[in-house]
Amino acid sequence: MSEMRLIVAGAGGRMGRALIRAITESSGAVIAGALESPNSPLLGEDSGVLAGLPANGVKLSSDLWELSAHADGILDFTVPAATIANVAIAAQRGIVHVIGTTGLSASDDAVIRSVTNQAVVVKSGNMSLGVNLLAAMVKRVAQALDDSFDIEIVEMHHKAKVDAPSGTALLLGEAAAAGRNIALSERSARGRDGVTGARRAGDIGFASLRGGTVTGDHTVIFAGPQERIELTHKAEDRMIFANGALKAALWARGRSPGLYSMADVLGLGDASS
Ligand SMILES: NC(=O)C1=CN([C@@H]2O[C@H](COP(=O)(O)OP(=O)(O)OC[C@H]3O[C@@H](n4cnc5c(N)ncnc54)[C@H](OP(=O)(O)O)[C@@H]3O)[C@@H](O)[C@H]2O)C=CC1
Ligand SMILES: O=C(O)C1=N[C@H](C(=O)O)C[C@H](O)C1
Repeated sequence: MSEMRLIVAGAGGRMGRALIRAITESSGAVIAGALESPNSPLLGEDSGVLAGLPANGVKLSSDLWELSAHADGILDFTVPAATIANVAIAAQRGIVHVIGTTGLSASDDAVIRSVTNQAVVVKSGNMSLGVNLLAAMVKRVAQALDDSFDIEIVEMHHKAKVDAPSGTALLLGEAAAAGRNIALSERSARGRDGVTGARRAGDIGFASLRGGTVTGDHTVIFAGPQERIELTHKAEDRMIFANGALKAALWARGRSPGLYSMADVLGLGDASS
C-alpha cells in the first residue's frame, strides 16, 4: 500500500511538533499538511524546522478543506473547538480522523459520534501503549475488589496544561467504573474543597496537580482497610503519544466507519477508550 498521507493539526504545538517528528521518522506515512489556527503567528513557517528537523517544504496553513483534498488522514491534538470544526471536514472528505484532543464536552462527544456512521474516527485521551495497558489492569483490579476499596486517581502535568482532570485520568476512571459495573458520570468526585463531608462509598475520586514540565503522571489508588494498591504510569516523552497516534492512523486506514479506541488499535478489547 502507498504511504499514508497525514495532516498534522496543531502543528506548531507541543504534540504537533512530536507528530511531525514521528511521521518523518516512519516508513509508512508522509506529511501531507500542517494545520494551525487562523490566528497563529506560525502560519507559513516550515513544519520540519519547527519540529527541530531539516526543512520539509510543508508550510503551516489554516485551510483544512484545501489540505484534505490530497490526504488520507488527520492527526488532531489541538483544542476542542478546532477538533469539532475538523470533524465535519474530515468526515466530508472521507479521511481517517485520529483525535487526541482532551477537554471535550459531552456535546462535543455527541458531535463526534454523529459522524461515525460514515467516518472512521479513532479517539483516545491517551495514545500510549503503557496507559492503555494500565487501563486494562485498572479494570481488572476494580472487578476484583468491592467498594470497601476506595478508588482515587491522581494526575500531574506540566504548567501549560489547560484542562482537568486529564483525558487520561478520565479514561482510567472509565476503566475502573467499567470494572465495577457503574456509570462514572454518576459516581465521580471532582474538585474537593472545604467541608466536603465524608467520602461516599463507591465514588471514584480525581485530583489534579500542575507544575513544571511534567509530561504526564497518573496513579490509580485502591485504598482499602489496612492496605493500598497503587498502579502508576509515568510518561517521559511525548513521542509515546505521537507514535501511538501514527499507529492508530495506519491501523484505521481502510476500516469500516466507526468510533474506535486505542484499545481497539492495540488489540486490548474493551479495556479503555
Ligand atoms: N491523547 C493523547 O495521547 C494526548 C493528548 N494530548 C492533548 O492534545 C492537546 C494538545 O496538547 P499540546 O500539544 O500539549 O497543546 P499545545 O497548546 O502545545 O498545542 C495545541 C495547538 O493547537 C493549535 N490550534 C488552536 N486552534 C487551532 C485550530 N483552529 N486549528 C489548528 N490548530 C489549532 C494551537 O495553536 P495556538 O497556540 O496558536 O492557539 C497549538 O499550536 C491537548 O488537549 C492535550 O491534552 C496531549 C498529549 C497526548
Ligand atoms: O496535555 C498533555 O500534555 C497531556 N494530555 C493528555 C491527557 O489529558 O491525559 C495525555 C497526556 O497525559 C499528556
